[in-house]
Amino acid sequence: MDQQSYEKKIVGEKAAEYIEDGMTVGLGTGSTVAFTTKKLAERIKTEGLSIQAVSTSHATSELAKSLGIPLKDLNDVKKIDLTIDGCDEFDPDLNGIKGGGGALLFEKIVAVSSDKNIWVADASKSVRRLGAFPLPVEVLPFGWKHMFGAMEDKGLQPKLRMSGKDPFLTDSRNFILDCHVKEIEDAKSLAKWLNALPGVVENGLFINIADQVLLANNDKVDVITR
Ligand SMILES: O=C[C@H](O)[C@H](O)[C@H](O)COP(=O)(O)O
Repeated sequence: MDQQSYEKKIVGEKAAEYIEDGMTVGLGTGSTVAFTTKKLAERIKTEGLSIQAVSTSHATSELAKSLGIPLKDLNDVKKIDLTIDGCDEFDPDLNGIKGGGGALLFEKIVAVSSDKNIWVADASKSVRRLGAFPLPVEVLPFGWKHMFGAMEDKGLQPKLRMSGKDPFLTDSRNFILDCHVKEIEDAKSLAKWLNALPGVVENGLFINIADQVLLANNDKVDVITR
């Protein structure tokens, strides 16, 4: 296992310790939180932990189901006690970019419905300023070239995400425009500007959402709290 995969494993597994009996848990998407999901399944089996989970993507639902984790529809739970998710970048204020795997829309809906959000991050995710990781923006396929044009005019250097020869499709069958901004100066106003464009469904800037980040630091896990 390479260093980055090892870091994903230790932070992912550590996060499963934060889940308590009786909780409704939001399960994020990606390779890091997959370790949390697997560890959670192990805890359910060995400790008899009783929880219910809400998933943020088709991929996570499939993984959770295969491991026997009880899943609920978001509409059937009043609130989520704790959501654990990965991130693509986070800054010193614990704001971040998400959506590298295309799951940003459901992830954001689940995150804002949660009492607490913990992100699990390998060392590469910690940045001084957001933007080196291309910012994913989920858009409707209808008229996407016009949204693309508006983003281009704003200097965001969008690129249509592809999956082979076809546009990548999100779980909601939308497209993703990845914006190569490099350094985002004002994340809050950029997020606002993007979401005000008709046809933009959601952007991957997660501002004031994470309460804690579990960050891999060699063999240790640092806990950073907002
Ligand atoms: O859409 C994907 C999510 O936002 C992921 O949580 C994010 O891309 C991090 O993924 P990973 O844990 O695989 O690095």
